[in-house]
Amino acid sequence: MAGKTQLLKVVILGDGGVGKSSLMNRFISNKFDSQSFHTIGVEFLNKDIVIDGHSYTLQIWDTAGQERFKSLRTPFYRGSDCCLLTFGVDDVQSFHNLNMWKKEFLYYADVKDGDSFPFVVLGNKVDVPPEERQVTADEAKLWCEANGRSPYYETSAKDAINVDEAFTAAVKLLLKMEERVEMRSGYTDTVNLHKNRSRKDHCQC
Ligand SMILES: Nc1nc2c(ncn2[C@@H]2O[C@H](COP(=O)(O)OP(=O)(O)OP(=O)(O)O)[C@@H](O)[C@H]2O)c(=O)[nH]1
Repeated sequence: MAGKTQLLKVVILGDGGVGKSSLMNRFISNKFDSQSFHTIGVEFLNKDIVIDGHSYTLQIWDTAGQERFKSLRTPFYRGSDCCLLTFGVDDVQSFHNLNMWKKEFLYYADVKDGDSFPFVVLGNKVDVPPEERQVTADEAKLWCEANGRSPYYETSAKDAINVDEAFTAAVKLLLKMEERVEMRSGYTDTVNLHKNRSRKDHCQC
């Protein structure tokens, strides 16, 4: 009999046009569409992965980055297990807006302690020519260091660079944080880091 599969909710946030839908599509179906349309509201897709011998179904929520869709996306933040904060390395404004995205997520997801929530930061579109790049890897790493020491990944949905790695890192970070909570609390069962998050198991028997 196969083991249990854990369902994990992963939300992708960032300015409109940074490549959130493209990253999700690259991760789920290994495809890239250069004519990708803006997302309206939210969309989600599932992908099964195995990490360290354990099975997970990632329910990936792709949100609309444009400001006018704020009221459509924020109701879907609650219950998230981890969050990918995304900017375009060719768009410095999208980098500056990471603070806003993190704040918006913490507020609407009702997460009290931002430092104990698994955020991974993605600088997407690293395939662009050097002269189009507006944010360096060092600048991004500094931001991450100052903001909860989030892991940083330079990705390209177009050229399939670091996409699987970034999604996997988010799950690994979640598992690591949960392990720390378990060790501190002495629990032997899996405990949820956040009270608002309910862990759903489903059996692949
Ligand atoms: N060069 C390059 N272009 C990309 C990459 N990822 C996405 N794009 C392009 O950037 C544009 C926007 O991509 P989307 O994936 O729709 O961006 P989004 O963040 O989902 O946008 P919203 O839905 O408006 O929030 C599209 O033209 C994509 O083809 C990448 O890694 N490299």
